[in-house]
Amino acid sequence: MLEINNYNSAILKDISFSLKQNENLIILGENGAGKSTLAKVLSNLISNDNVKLFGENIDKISDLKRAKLINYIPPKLSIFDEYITLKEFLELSSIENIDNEKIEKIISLLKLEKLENRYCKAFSSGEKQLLLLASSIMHNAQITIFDELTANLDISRLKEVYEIFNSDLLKQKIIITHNLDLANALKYKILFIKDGKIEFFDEHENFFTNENLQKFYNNTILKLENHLVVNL
Ligand SMILES: Nc1ncnc2c1ncn2[C@@H]1O[C@H](COP(=O)(O)OP(=O)(O)OP(=O)(O)O)[C@@H](O)[C@H]1O
Repeated sequence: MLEINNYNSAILKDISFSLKQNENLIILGENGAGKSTLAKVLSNLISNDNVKLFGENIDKISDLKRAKLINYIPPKLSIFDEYITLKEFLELSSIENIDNEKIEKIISLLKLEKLENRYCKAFSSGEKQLLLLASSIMHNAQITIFDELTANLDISRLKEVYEIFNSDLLKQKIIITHNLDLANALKYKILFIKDGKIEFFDEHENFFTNENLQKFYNNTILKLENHLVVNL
C-alpha cells in the first residue's frame, strides 16, 4: 500500500493518489513533466512527510526497512568502483544474505553469462539497464520503481523485460516509460502527469481510448489493431 497526500513543490503540484498492495502503475508524461521527481518523492530520495508506505510515514521508517519496502531504479547505472564486475554488483544488491544460487538464476534468466565476470563500467547502455533489472530482482523490494528501464533495449530484450514485468518475479511495480506500446500491453493502472500535475489516474482501459490519445498526445499517436505507433 502506497499513499501520497497533497504533495507540493516547485515542480509537482498537489499530488495525491494511492495504490493498493500489489497494484502496479505506469507513469506517463512528456519530457520534463515531473515523472522522475515524483518517483524520487515516492521513494524519499526527495525527503517528505506526504508519503505513506504500508501505513507508515516514509520519513519515520528506518533506512533498512525503507530499502526493503521501496527501491528506485534510476535511468542510468552509477558505478562507484570501476573494477566491480556484474557478479559482484549483484552480490552487493542483496539486502540480506548473499544468495549465490539466486544470482546464477538471474544471470541465466537475463542471459548475462558472458558479462558475469566483466567490469560493469565498460557495459553498453542496454547491458547496464539489464544489470539494473537484475539488481532490482536481487534486491526484491515490496515496491520497485523503474525509471525508463527499457530506453536502450533492443526489441528482443524489450520483449524479455515485458515478460518479466508481466510475471510475479518482482512484487509491486511502478514503471516510468515513454513506450506507449509497453504501457498498453502491461495493462497496469495509468498515471499521466503534465506540468507537475496529475491529469489522469485510472485503469488502463480508460486511458487508451482514441479520445484520450488525441487529448494527451495531440494526434501524434495512432492505434493500429492493438498497437500504438508514432504518427511520423
Ligand atoms: N534538482 C532540480 N533542480 C531544479 N529543477 C529540476 C531538478 N530536477 C528536475 N528539475 C526540473 O523539473 C522538471 C521535471 O523533471 P523530471 O526529471 O521529473 O521530468 P521527467 O518527467 O522525468 O522528464 P523526462 O521524461 O525528460 O525524463 C524539469 O523541468 C526539470 O528540469
